[in-house]
Amino acid sequence: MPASPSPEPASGRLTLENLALDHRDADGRPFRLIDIPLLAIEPGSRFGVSGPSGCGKSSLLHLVAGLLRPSRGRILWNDRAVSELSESGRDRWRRETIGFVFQDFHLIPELDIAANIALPASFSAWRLSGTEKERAAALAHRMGLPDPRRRAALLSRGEQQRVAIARALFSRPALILADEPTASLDAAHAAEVADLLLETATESGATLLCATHDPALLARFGQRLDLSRTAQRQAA
Ligand SMILES: Nc1ncnc2c1ncn2[C@@H]1O[C@H](COP(=O)(O)OP(=O)(O)OP(=O)(O)O)[C@@H](O)[C@H]1O
Repeated sequence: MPASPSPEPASGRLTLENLALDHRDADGRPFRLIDIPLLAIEPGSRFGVSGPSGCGKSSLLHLVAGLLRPSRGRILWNDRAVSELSESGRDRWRRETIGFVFQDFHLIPELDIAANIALPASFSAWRLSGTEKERAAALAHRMGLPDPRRRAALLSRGEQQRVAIARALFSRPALILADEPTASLDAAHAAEVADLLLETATESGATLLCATHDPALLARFGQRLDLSRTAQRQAA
């Protein structure tokens, strides 16, 4: 039997401890992009990550998801140092814990809206259950996508963005990481999508970490991290 998405996420405290990320510039000189001495994000918090283009917002979300490894420091989920897990351990933790809204959506163009939304479930089961299909259709509907049979390849950027958000919410993750989730939306859709992200996070007790340039979206977060005040291209 395919597993249904669990109703309650395993909530957790996210701690960034002495976290740094270094890169090299085109001349091969190292520079420090991210430098966060300590940031503790309590379970169920909603955190907005801001700062100018190129300041490291996406990189921070990728670090938290374990898609990048820190140059220094640790990322803890409760007391577990997830940044120190093996690649397969991080993959498993990410699958079980995180819903990621990627900036460039990462949809599968050949699949329809419902199949893209339910993609997290198809990693653990050959076939989707009736409940999973209904949940995918319901999320599509809430996102203003009334026909879940349309192929992703045929969708506008704004529609693709809404599918990407629905997919991140599908498994009721304990930690939602959203990278510019309203960037391709008009003001009305952006406000609706922000409502849905925040409501869903509240309903399920999930922690939400959201990188955005959008002042209207940023204003909705009680807690904020301005990355322009962290490392910003110091020599590493
Ligand atoms: N592997 C890498 N090597 C060198 N530089 C990199 C590497 N990966 C990212 N960068 C640089 O790090 C900076 C931060 O990128 P990032 O995408 O995290 O910024 P951002 O704040 O999300 O930007 P935007 O708001 O435009 O999406 C960019 O200047 C990028 O070119």
